[in-house]
Amino acid sequence: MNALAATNRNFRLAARLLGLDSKLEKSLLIPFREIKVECTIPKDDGSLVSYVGFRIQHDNARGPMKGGIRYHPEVDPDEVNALAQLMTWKTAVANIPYGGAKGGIGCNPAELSISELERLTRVFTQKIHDLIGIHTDVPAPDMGTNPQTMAWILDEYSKFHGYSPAVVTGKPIDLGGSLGRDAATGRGVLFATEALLNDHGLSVAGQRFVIQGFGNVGSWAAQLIHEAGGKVVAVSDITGAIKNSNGLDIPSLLKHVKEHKGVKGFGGSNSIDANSILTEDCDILIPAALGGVISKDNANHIRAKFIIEAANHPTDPEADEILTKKGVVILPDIFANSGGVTVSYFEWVQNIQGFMWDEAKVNAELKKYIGQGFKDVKDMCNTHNCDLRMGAFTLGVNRVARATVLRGWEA
Ligand SMILES: NC(=O)C1=CN([C@@H]2O[C@H](COP(=O)(O)OP(=O)(O)OC[C@H]3O[C@@H](n4cnc5c(N)ncnc54)[C@H](OP(=O)(O)O)[C@@H]3O)[C@@H](O)[C@H]2O)C=CC1
Ligand SMILES: O=C(O)CCC(=O)C(=O)O
Repeated sequence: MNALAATNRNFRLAARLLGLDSKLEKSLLIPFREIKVECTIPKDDGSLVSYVGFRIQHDNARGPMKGGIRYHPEVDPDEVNALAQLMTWKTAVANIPYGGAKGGIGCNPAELSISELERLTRVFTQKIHDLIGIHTDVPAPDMGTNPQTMAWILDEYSKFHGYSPAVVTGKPIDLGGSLGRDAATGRGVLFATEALLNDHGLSVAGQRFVIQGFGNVGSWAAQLIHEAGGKVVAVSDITGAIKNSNGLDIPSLLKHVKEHKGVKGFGGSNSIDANSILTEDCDILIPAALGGVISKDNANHIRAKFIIEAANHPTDPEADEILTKKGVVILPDIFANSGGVTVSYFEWVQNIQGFMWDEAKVNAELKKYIGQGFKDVKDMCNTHNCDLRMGAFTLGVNRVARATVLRGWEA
């Protein structure tokens, strides 16, 4: 099932549990605006190359639309649409005053030089600058983009609108970025995992984790889980997968990845088949890379007791059913990875106030938001007698539905 069909299905199930009327259901599903642009840039060798970029703005009933921009060869409009919709429910679950959006450019950033990436980002910004803004739509990093990408967007946007640091989040600290934003999604994953395990009478210490993806989210999650006493037994990235049943030495692995641009070849580990990472023996599985990786083809072979969805939509609905029947507890993406957008909100607030928080305040506030989010999701699970995914969806959809009705937009 493609990402959009899967996301729509989860939304409809939630709308039914909430008893939303069909007109409101339809208006919540349809995106506010879908932008598609052609970005042509000169390559370093002088030849011209074109890439297609998207920004899908899904909903703004609760505030400015918010969501990352992804650079990846598999970016396609349906997936960006699904990711934008997920942002709407995610910001509502986190209870931050935003709607949802997502962007992407179909390119392979690993094959572009820094100057080509800069030109591409600036051309994309030139094409969408009129449609984003501090109080309309605020982009941030996602797969394949980073604080430098946000710095280029900020600079290009500011040429048209005057200096506007709050137009993007996940910026470098020197340009008004927030302390703690870089680690925030991974830290939120840790806090969310702690809340879930605590609810089951368990703690992170001593649990065996497997993590797919070792970029921003996966590497920070690994580091923080390691510091909290968890044992990270296997990780993977595009270069391959590695395992050590006694626990990988994460600080040394981080150094290795910096030097060798990937996890492959890390001493003190065995190389394993990258396709088997999700079915490795562990207590807790954390997908932190692409969507749709847990499907009906591998769900039956998953050995983890808990899945923490650090990636967006890693689990196909068919896999969801298989895993739920097996008793695997899944902490859904729209709650589990909400730490990133929550600290993006803190960054935006700091920019607007012109007052910088220290990192301890950022992390303490994040912990509060994730703790409250878990309680709110559990309350919805109890009210609607549903699993955590539907608990999170009903929570998010209900908050957006209420705002939509209050604004008189439901007709
Ligand atoms: N950044 C954020 O704040 C947030 C991100 N997310 C989600 O988290 C996920 C990861 O994002 P982020 O960490 O930012 O992205 P990054 O680009 O920083 O990292 C992505 C990681 O996934 C790896 N990867 C890519 N393809 C595969 C594959 N087929 N198998 C195994 N690993 C693979 C990459 O490997 P390599 O580096 O070798 O290419 C890299 O390690 C995405 O789903 C994103 O939407 C969710 C909330 C917020
Ligand atoms: O930080 C943000 O604004 C958005 C992060 C994001 O894209 C996501 O949560 O999927």
